[in-house]
Amino acid sequence: MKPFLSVENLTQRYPDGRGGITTVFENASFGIGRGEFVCILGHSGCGKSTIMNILAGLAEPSEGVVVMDGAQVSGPSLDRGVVFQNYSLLPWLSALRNVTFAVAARYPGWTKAQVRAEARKYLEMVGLSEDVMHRKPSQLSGGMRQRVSIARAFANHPKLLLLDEPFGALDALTRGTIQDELLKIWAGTGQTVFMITHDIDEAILLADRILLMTNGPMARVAESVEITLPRPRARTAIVSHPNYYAIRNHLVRFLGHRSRELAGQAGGGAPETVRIDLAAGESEEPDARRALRAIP
Ligand SMILES: Nc1ncnc2c1ncn2[C@@H]1O[C@H](COP(=O)(O)OP(=O)(O)OP(=O)(O)O)[C@@H](O)[C@H]1O
Repeated sequence: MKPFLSVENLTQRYPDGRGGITTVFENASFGIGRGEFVCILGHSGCGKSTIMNILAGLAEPSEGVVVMDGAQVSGPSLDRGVVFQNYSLLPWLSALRNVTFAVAARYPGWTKAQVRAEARKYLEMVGLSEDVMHRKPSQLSGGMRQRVSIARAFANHPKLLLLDEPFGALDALTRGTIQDELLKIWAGTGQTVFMITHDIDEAILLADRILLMTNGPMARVAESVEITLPRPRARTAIVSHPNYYAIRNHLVRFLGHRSRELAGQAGGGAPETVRIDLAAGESEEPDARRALRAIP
């Protein structure tokens, strides 16, 4: 049976500006289960945003297809909500109106009162108080604006939420607070999330699985690393779990060396699944990476 989201042999080529063609990535194939939280990590330029734009229906791949819930993705849809790093709020509307605008578009049959109640519910979930809801984006801090973007995306109840480095511009403290809120909302709604991040610790805290991309050009999704840490996760507690540093070291090693070593090597099909579970008695020695790989 196909997973909720199925990415099949995605290839993207662009003109290289010198009369030739560059293949950004080739034969990227992976699946995401319903309700799963998946992060993607890879060096700058490997094609993460391009993959996200294709999933959102904002870009067309050169080859390959994306199938969500049994239907091929072609063009944007309210079933796929996107949160970008730069908030993308409507500057002339208040925080509340930014969310009600989206909810009203999603549920045209709802009364004004229903729409406002739904919008308020999600703004409260991300920790925004009544007085803040009536301010325009220019009167909000970066962290508040990003909370509004996240509230707007969740309030629309998309089947798939796509997050492109949503916390990249935030200070560490605000980032931590909003990560916690994101986890709470996700746990409450059961929505499927696909997120780009450059932050390994953020990915480990949030994800069920992390997809690792090799360097571009000719990048590919090489590994799917299971995050074998119990939920709910608290950032202060997970670091003392026996799996935490084993997983973290694996990710660091991949991004440090293997993403470069594997660059440009052909290899289609699904990424290799990596499961690191020292708590279940698997050993990290002698060759850490191979010894930890339990599932082919
Ligand atoms: N419309 C386009 N025309 C030509 N090349 C493009 C186009 N869009 C993206 N690229 C190229 O494709 C490659 C992948 O870009 P993409 O933004 O997807 O990478 P990324 O992994 O998200 O990078 P970053 O982590 O820096 O955001 C880059 O080399 C980029 O220059």
